[in-house]
Amino acid sequence: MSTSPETTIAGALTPHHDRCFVCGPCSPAQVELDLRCPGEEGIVGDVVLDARHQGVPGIAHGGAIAAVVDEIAGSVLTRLGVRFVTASLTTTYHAPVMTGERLTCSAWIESTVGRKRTVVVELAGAAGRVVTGRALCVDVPEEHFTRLGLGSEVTDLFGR
Ligand SMILES: CCCCCCCCCC(=O)SCCNC(=O)CCNC(=O)[C@H](O)C(C)(C)COP(=O)(O)OP(=O)(O)OC[C@H]1O[C@@H](n2cnc3c(N)ncnc32)[C@H](O)[C@@H]1OP(=O)(O)O
Repeated sequence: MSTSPETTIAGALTPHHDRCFVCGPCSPAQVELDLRCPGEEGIVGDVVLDARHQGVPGIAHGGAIAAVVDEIAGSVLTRLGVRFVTASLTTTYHAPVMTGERLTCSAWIESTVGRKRTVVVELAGAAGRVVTGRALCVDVPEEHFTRLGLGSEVTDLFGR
């Protein structure tokens, strides 16, 4: 486990590390995320996108929402100790997400085939479902990162 001061090590699902664009406290766009584990697999939580994440004024940017979906899907796998990267991400926007709107999220593994896991992420507001995302995540060996010159500051992030 890394002891880098840049790395937040805790039982909480996020932040994964302090400089994560979505969940890190050093990010100027840090999203308010509170993720919890109700059981063996899958997570639930609350999410709020604010004025820093808007596209159309007052409405959350679709790209920001996709980043949150990626983050939540990744959290499902990191808590299980899976070392992965996202290979493909699809996001269906059922209704606008208003800035400042508190959303509930739930996420779970839909299928596992070889190295590929599909993680579903659902976001809902007070009026019902607003977003469904699917992340195709592929298990990778440690060498995936070390061959890029990355070390324990990355590899230690998985499995907690
Ligand atoms: C610290 C934790 C933080 C967690 C929260 C944050 C989450 C953020 C997660 C990310 O955003 S990761 C960063 C963005 N993603 C990447 O950088 C991935 C870049 N792509 C790659 O590195 C490679 O393309 C990849 C590792 C995904 C696959 O290359 P490989 O050579 O290892 O595998 P291969 O190409 O043999 O594919 C393995 C399987 O996945 C399938 N596959 C790969 N890419 C696919 C794709 N794009 N769409 C559909 N299937 C795909 C492929 O067909 C194959 O299926 P089969 O096993 O059935 O033959």
